[in-house]
Amino acid sequence: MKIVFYGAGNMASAIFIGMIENKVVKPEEIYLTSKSQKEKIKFFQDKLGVNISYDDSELLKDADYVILASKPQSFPDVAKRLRPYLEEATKIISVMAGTQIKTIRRELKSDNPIARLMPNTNAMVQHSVSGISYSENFPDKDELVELMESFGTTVVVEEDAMHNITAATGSGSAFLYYIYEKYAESLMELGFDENEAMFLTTNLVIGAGKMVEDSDLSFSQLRKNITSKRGTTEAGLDALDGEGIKSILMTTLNAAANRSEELSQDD
Ligand SMILES: NC(=O)C1=CN([C@@H]2O[C@H](COP(=O)(O)OP(=O)(O)OC[C@H]3O[C@@H](n4cnc5c(N)ncnc54)[C@H](OP(=O)(O)O)[C@@H]3O)[C@@H](O)[C@H]2O)C=CC1
Ligand SMILES: O=C(O)[C@@H]1CCC=N1
Repeated sequence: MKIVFYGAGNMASAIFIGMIENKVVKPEEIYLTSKSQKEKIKFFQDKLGVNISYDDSELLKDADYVILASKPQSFPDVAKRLRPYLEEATKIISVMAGTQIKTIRRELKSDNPIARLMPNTNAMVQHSVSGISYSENFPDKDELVELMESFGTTVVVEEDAMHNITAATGSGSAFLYYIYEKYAESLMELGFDENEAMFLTTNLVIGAGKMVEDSDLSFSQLRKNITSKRGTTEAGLDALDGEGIKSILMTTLNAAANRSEELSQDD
């Protein structure tokens, strides 16, 4: 197997580290290239034993998969690198938000099989939830799913649903981290110092995550188990509802999904 990553940033590294940790792919089967940050990919070569190169003909020779992992705005440059050497059987996997299969086809000027993947950086701990959609000519879907499930779970969706998946899970972890950040800041306003606020918030998040993982109870039941009639939790939850927590989250998700749609507009 030869898997070539065009882009070795936050998302790509979460994926190849996840794949290697899970031993589905050997480090020597992975090839990395980037735009300019040579020391960064050299670091991955030294640490993980993956290959690095800036020679597109060497990178693309006999490649089974090319993972497009640059920002969408850099894709025209990446496509320029790929066009001269892309082989017919190489499968293209794009993690770029918004960029449509037809746009990838147009830029690559080829009919290679294409899948869009919308993972998240939880791939690094094998817990990405990744949406996948395929071009009509994509072969060996089972092989791809097996590869992608080496760093989490997958859900196959129509391409149109990618905007919502991008908001829900691609960006979703960032929304949760932001809530944790604000929680810790609020604890500091209550009077805890920074270390205490971080310690309390971190352990709260880890404990709640483990409860979600280990218990069969719904989110709602877990919450109810903490909420005494006319107690402190009820008072806090009433305040959250009073501030419109649901509508804040809907606005957040709609903004992210709309931005994905904007990114998908052909120019
Ligand atoms: N971060 C996330 O949580 C998620 C990101 N995504 C998608 O993943 C993609 C990458 O995001 P992220 O990893 O955060 O971005 P980063 O900025 O961390 O990484 C982008 C990478 O692309 C490389 N690159 C830029 N231009 C070229 C080029 N011409 N040839 C080869 N490589 C190039 C950069 O190289 P250099 O460093 O040398 O400039 C860098 O390694 C985006 O399209 C995003 O939509 C999807 C889901 C989640
Ligand atoms: O912010 C972004 O555009 C990318 C896509 C999903 C997560 N990060």
